Amino acid sequence: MKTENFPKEIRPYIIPKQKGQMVYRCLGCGLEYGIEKLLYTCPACGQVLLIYDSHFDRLKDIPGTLWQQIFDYRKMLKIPALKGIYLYHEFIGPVIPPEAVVWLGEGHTPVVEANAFMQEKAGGKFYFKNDGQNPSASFKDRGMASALSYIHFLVQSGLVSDVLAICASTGDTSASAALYASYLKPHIKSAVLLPHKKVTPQQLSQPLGSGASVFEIPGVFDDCMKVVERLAENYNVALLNSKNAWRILGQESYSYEIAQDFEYDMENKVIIVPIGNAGNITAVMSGFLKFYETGVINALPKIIGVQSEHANPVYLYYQETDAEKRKFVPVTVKPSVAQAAMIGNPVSMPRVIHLADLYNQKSDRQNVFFVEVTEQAIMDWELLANHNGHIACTHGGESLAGLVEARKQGIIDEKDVAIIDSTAHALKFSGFQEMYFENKFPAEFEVSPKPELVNAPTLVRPDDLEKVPAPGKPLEGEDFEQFVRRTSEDIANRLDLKAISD
Ligand SMILES: N[C@@H](CCOP(=O)(O)O)C(=O)O
Repeated sequence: MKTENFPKEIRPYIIPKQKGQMVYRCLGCGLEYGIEKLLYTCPACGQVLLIYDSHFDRLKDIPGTLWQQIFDYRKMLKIPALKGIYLYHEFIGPVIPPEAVVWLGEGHTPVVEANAFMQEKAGGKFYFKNDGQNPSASFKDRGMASALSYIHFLVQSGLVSDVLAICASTGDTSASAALYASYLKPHIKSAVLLPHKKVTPQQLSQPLGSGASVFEIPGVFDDCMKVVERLAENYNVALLNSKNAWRILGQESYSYEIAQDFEYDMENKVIIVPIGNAGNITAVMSGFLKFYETGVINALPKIIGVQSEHANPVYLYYQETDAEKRKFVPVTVKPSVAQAAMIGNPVSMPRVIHLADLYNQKSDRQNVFFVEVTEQAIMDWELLANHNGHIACTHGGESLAGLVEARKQGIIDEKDVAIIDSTAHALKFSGFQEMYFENKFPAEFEVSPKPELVNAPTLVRPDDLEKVPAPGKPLEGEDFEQFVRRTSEDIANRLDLKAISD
C-alpha cells in the first residue's frame, strides 16, 4: 500500500525516522560507550554488553494501541528495508537509516498450529514458530540482519572499511554470517571457525557456498569461541557471534512477531526456546520487556528455556533455588542431537541472569523457567512433530520435549497456549533422522529408535520384469508399458489398494 493511502493518524509514523541515541551498556559496572565502533566486552571490567537507546522513553509517548496499528499497517508497505526485522525499527535499531538496512528475506516466519493429535499428545494447545524458514534456514538471520545493517551503516558513514567478519559456530551462525557478509561484498568478507566434525554436512556446505573462509578446528564449540574471542581482542575483525550485542537486538524481533501474530494479547502465552550460547533467550526476554514497558503488549508471557541433559549449564545454574547461592559453572558437553546447542559455557549467561531477574520482577512472579530433557525425548518429539505436518529441527524437538516436561512439572497451566521455537530447518539435521531410522546412534547419544517412528524407502523392482529403465536408457513401447503396469501393481499390492471397478 502507498503511504498516502494509510489513515491520517498513522501517516506520520508509517516510515520510521532515524532517531534515538544508542549506547553499549556494561552489565557488570554499568559504564556506557558510544556505538561508533564495535565493542563486545566492557573495556573497563571485561563484562558483556547490551545496547540500549538512551531515548527509549520517548517511545512511551505513543500509546501502545497506536504502536500496534503502526506495526500492522507497516506490514502492508512494499519497502524492502521494512519488510523484515526493521518493521520494528524504533525498537531494534532506531539509529540505523533505512538505506543501510540489509534485508535478505528474514523475519515474519510462520506460526503454525499443531494438529489435534499433537495437541492431545503434548497436553494442550501449541504452535511452532518456524524460524527454519529464514534465508539461511535458522533464526540467526534475525541477529545477522541487525549486526550487518549496523556494520553497513558504519561502512556507509566512512567509519570502517574492508571489514573481516568472523564467528565461531555450531553451524547456524556460520551459515548466516557468511550469507549476509557475502551480500555486502566487497566491503565485508567473512571467516568462520567450526568444531571439526561437529557440524552437519548441510551446515558445512552453507558458508562454503557463500564463499567464506572456513576453518575447522579440534574440540567443541566452546574451544572455537575462545579462539574467535582471542582474534577479536587482538586483530581488527568484526565478531559476529551473539556476544556482539547487535545480534541480540535483531533477535528480539522473534518476540515482536509473536506479539503481532497473537494480536498483542500475551495473556496465558508461554514461549519455549532451546538454549545454546544463550543469545536467543536473552533476546526473547529483552524483546517482550520492551513491548511491555511501552504498552504494546498487555502481559509478559511465561518463558521456558530448554536444555539437553548433555549440554545443560544454564539449567544446572537455576537448580539452586536460593539466588544468593547460585554459582555459574561451565559444563563439559556430551554428544547431542541438538548439536547447535552443544555449548558448555554460553557467552550470554550474564545477560540471562540479569534479564531473567528483571523479567520476573516486572511480572511480579516467577515467569522464567528452565527445564532439561533427554536426547531420546528430543529425537522422539522431533520425529512425531514431523510425522504430523511440521518441519521441526532437533532443537524444535527439544523445545517440544521441554513443553511436555514443563507441563509434567506443573509450570504450564491448562489454559496456557505455548509457542515453541523451531530454530532451524529440519533438513539441516536430517543426518540425525537417518541415524535414528537406521539405529546407528553411537552409544554416548543414548538414543534408540521407537519402531513406530522409523521409516525407510522400499525399492520396487518386480522380479518378473526383464527390462527396467535407467538414467539415459529409457524404455519404449511394450517394454515401457509392462514396466509401468507391473510396478504400479506391485505398489498397489504393498499399499493394499483396491482397484476402481467401473
Ligand atoms: N548455535 C550457535 C552457536 C553460536 O551462537 P551465537 O548465537 O552466539 O552466534 C551456532 O549456530 O553457531
